[in-house]
Formats: sequence, C-alpha cells, structure tokens
Amino acid sequence: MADTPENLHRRNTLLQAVRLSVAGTFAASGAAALASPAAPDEAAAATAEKAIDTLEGTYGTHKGQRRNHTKGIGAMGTFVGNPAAAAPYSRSLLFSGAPIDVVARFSIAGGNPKVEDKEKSTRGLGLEFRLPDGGMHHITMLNTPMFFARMPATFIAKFAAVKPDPATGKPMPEKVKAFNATHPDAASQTMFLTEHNPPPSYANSAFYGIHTFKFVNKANHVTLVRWRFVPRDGEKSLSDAEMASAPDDFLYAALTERLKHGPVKWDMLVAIGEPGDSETDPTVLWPKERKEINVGTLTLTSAAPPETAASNRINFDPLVMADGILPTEDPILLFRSPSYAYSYARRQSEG
Ligand code: HEM
Repeated sequence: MADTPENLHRRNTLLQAVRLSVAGTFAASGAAALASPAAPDEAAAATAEKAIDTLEGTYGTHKGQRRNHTKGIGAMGTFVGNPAAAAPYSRSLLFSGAPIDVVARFSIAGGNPKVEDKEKSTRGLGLEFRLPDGGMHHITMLNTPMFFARMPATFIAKFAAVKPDPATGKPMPEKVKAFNATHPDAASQTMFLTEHNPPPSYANSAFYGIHTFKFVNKANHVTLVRWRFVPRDGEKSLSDAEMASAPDDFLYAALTERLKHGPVKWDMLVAIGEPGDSETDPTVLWPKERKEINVGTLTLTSAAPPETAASNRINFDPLVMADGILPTEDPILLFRSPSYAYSYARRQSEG
C-alpha cells in the first residue's frame, strides 16, 4: 500500500477495527485485573463500552462527534527531533531530525460540544505523526501533569457523578462531593485545576503525556520516561476577571490570530525515570529533579475549524505507536485504546 495520506487514514481505520474486536475480550478479561481494592463493585463494571455509555448518559449523544473532548479545533505542522539528545534513549523515527508531518487537534475535556472555552477543566492535544516510512505515531496529552483516575472505574464514576439532574438539568454537587470523598486518586488533579485557571490560548498551554512510556534504543535498552510539551510562547492562565468577561468561544480566534504572526512552537521535554518512579499510576507525579532532555520541537503553522479539520476523522488512540516507544502496563493507558475505539466506531457510523 502506497503511503498517501488516504492510505495512512485507511490503515488507521483498519487498526481501529482490530482494536474494537479485541475491546470486548479486554473488557471481559480485564475487569478482574483492573479491580480497585477501594471499590470492587465499580471495578467489576469498568468496561470500555460502559465508559462510553456513561459519557453519553451524562452529555447526550451528539451525532458524528467524539464522546469525550467533543469540542475542539484542528491544526497542522511539523515535528523535528533532536537525534543527539534522543538517540541514546530511543530509536524512534520521530527523533531522526527530519521534519515529520503532524496533524493536531486541541480540545476541551468532556462530552459537551458547546462547552465554554473558559470552563475550568482540562484541555487536550492530540498529535498524529506521519513518519517517513509510512508508519504513524500518536501522542495524546492533557494540560494537567496528572490524571484523575488510577483505575478505569474512577473515570466512569466521575462522569456518572457530573451528570446533571434529569429533572432540572442542573448539576448535582452532592454527587460530585460523594465522588471526591470516595476516590482519593482524583484529588491531585482536582487541586491542580482549582489552582490553575485555563489558558487564554492553546499557544500558551503546556501539555503532559502523563503516563509513563518506554523508550527503546538501537541496543534494545529500555528507559522509562515521561514527557511534556512546553510552549515557546510561555505558559499563561486567564485571570479571574478575564474568566468572568471572556466570551463563550475564543480559543479558535486566539490561535488563528497568533498564527498570523508566525508558527507556534512547543519543545518536547522528556524526563528520565529512576528506580522507584511510578510506572503504572498516572495520578502520581515523578520528583521534579529528574534529568530532562529536549528531544525535539513541534511547530504548528495553520489552524482549522472543527468542521473542516483534517483531525476530525482521526482516532488519537495513544497505543498507535511506532518502533522505539512502547506503552507500560498502566491500566488507564491500556483502557484508553478500546474506549477510543468505541467512541470512534459510534461517531464514524453516524456519518
Ligand atoms: C480511563 C481513561 C480515559 C478514557 C476512558 C478516555 C476516553 C476518551 C474518549 C472516548 C475520547 C474520544 C475518542 C474519539 O472519539 O476519538 C477521548 C479523547 C481524548 N482523550 Fe481521553 N480518556 C481517558 C484518559 C485520558 C488521558 C489519561 C489523557 C491524556 C494523557 C486523555 C486525553 C485525551 C485527549 C487529548 C482526547 C481528544 C483527542 C482528539 O482530539 O481526538 N484521555 N478520551
């Protein structure tokens, strides 16, 4: 198969079909392995399909749209790796130094396609790297250094807790309170979001890989790593006053306006793990003192509204990985792939 963008997309779609076919098996056999000692009933019910049903139950079904991170915008650009820094750790083509085409999508967490751009919640960045050998690599990140769930059951419980009262359409704070009281793994991200207002522009947001991944070098040596993308424009947050007066939609205009003055860049900084650093818990941070290397720069040159963005029909499944980077056994990372496949299959089948 020639490596045209259409064929890459077809390959991606086929990959999703395979992932979906294993999703049922994963859901059945994975439930026991993913059981949380804190909440065995919840854990037993934590399947990828249930995660998507729960998102739909809370936000409704928006035809043809993502069940999570529904509101978003597209962008295009390139990534240029820094082989001198990266090669001792990873043989991935990402870091060869040749420019790699990137399709990007910025988003706001949750399944509300009309969520206000100032909402105090997580922002996301999905990246599809189209490698020169026809392969693909996905990196899908959030603007918080940690996640709110150590186990999939917590994800499902949270989205069930934020479901508005069906009678009034209003939030039910007592349910959120009960969720927080019974899911201590969510505390760290909740605190981070309380203390940090959202960015005025995606160009002023850092994005974190959150999970631990494995870098594999030419000698097959494996290094545990975590990465973040740091904006060259600097990190900024809206002030409380700006949040109060901000319009519902400003993130697309802010990015297109910024791009008129030139490309927007992020450096990919990779922390090198040390013995004892968490490998499978995305709610726990590594110590700040970890050695960090700059393995490359992402440069975005154009933005597109959701209707026309090339990212629209991409499933930014984080387990789409090319040689040189491997997943860990993080149960959240492994649960994401079948969940995204269900969301992708449902939205794709709706046209
Ligand atoms: C139990 C854990 C999680 C579940 C069940 C989940 C579920 C989902 C689903 C269903 C989608 C929409 C997929 C689609 O239709 O294409 C999505 C999108 C997304 N998720 Fe997650 N997610 C989880 C954890 C995470 C984590 C840990 C991160 C970041 C490290 C993350 C970042 C994102 C981003 C950035 C998007 C939007 C991608 C795009 O623009 O298409 N998610 N998630």
